[in-house]
Amino acid sequence: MPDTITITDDRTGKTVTVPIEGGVFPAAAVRELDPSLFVYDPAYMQTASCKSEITYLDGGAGILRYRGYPIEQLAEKSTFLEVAYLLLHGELPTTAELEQWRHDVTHHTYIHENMRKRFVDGFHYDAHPMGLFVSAIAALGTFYDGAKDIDDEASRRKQILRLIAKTPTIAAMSYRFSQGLPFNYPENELSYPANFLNMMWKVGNDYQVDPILERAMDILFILHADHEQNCGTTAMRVVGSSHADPYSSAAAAASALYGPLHGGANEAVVRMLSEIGSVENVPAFIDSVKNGEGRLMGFGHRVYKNYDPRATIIKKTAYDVFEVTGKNPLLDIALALEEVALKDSYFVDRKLYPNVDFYSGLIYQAMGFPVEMFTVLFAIPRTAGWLAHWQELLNDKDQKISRPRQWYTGPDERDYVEIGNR
Ligand SMILES: CC(=O)SCCNC(=O)CCNC(=O)[C@H](O)C(C)(C)COP(=O)(O)OP(=O)(O)OC[C@H]1O[C@@H](n2cnc3c(N)ncnc32)[C@H](O)[C@@H]1OP(=O)(O)O
Ligand SMILES: O=C([O-])CC(=O)C(=O)O
Repeated sequence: MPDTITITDDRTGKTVTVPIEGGVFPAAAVRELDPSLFVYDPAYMQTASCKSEITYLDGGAGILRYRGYPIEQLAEKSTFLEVAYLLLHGELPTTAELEQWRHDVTHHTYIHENMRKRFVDGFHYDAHPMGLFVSAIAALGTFYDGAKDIDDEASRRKQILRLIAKTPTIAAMSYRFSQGLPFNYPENELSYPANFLNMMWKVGNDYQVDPILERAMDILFILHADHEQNCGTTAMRVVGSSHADPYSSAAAAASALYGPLHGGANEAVVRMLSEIGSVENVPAFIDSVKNGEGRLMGFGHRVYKNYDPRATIIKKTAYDVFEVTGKNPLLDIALALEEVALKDSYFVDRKLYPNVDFYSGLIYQAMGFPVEMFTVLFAIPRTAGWLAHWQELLNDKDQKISRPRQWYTGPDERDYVEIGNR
């Protein structure tokens, strides 16, 4: 039995009793009190915008689960493609289902030659890879007739496969373009992460993906695959709710991810660590943050008021990667920042802990990725999460077009003033 809460309108004395289920009550109940009332909740701090069965988050306890499976177990035992299947289908695949899924995804890894020759080559030589990625995802939709057939189950599945398969190709292409290097075509006998690394780095025929780096990439992909109603996924759902095609919706989600307060923070962290320069400068930097001169990037989270469980796994993975690549010299600065911040009342009182972006950039940098690629590396796996939410949204018969109201605070009606009288 759900709990209930009773709300009284002091102006009229009218009361409504509202059911609370899972800590949530339907705001629509407020309509019963007075249909002209709205909830004011900027940035949706107290608003559940949808029901979802995909990802569970307990920010206080630092718990993250995909479809009920703890992120720690998935990161240890699973692969990204298996996790993508889980997010989209609700259950882990059998061996045969996984083999079919892998086959179907790899079948779609190539992109149309015009995307490369005409579209990507048209960008300015120093275009940010994330800007290129966002644009390429949107453009991709124009290559497929069925992109707009969102009510057709088979077409929907095809667009999902295409997007999951092609994002690594587009990501690697955006990097190769930025470096003026020839594009490496997908090699479909490789695993999903190895294929991506191969497209990124292959020069000549001797290149072999290091298995430790391949596994690290796969773990990072698993950890970034979904995170319930974050800013990017919310953008996906808002745009998807207008029944736009999944490419346009994913481009909107990727644009949201690009921001430095969201997925762009991994890039900002490494820039910040480089600017701090040495462990001796850490206390002065922390003081500047406390004085409001900037944020400690990679710290803090809207939902986690505890250590982000993904940051714990990433920190461990960093040491495996450094065994192969050598230690990233910025690691000592990051560790010192964490140590100082976790003892400082400014950060403790505000419950600011390292988030997923704090250590990931150190791994990416050690693997040779330029900072501009970091958010693209986040977007590749997050595409699976965006699509799982898009699919859930379309299957939810209660979901209407997203259309919040506002609290108007502008001027009352007034008469137009002729230009000469202003
Ligand atoms: C994949 C991801 O998106 S994970 C998040 C990646 N983003 C970052 O790492 C950027 C740095 N962090 C932040 O900017 C924030 O913590 C966010 C955007 C992640 C969450 O923001 P919100 O939930 O809106 O928290 P809000 O901005 O209100 O901060 C609450 C308080 O903590 C402070 N605060 C929050 N994050 C930080 C930080 N990183 N450094 C310093 N102070 C911070 C704020 O100044 C505020 O202090 P006040 O109460 O004295 O005004
Ligand atoms: O959940 C959020 O607000 C941001 C985040 O950590 C993510 O998108 O992975």
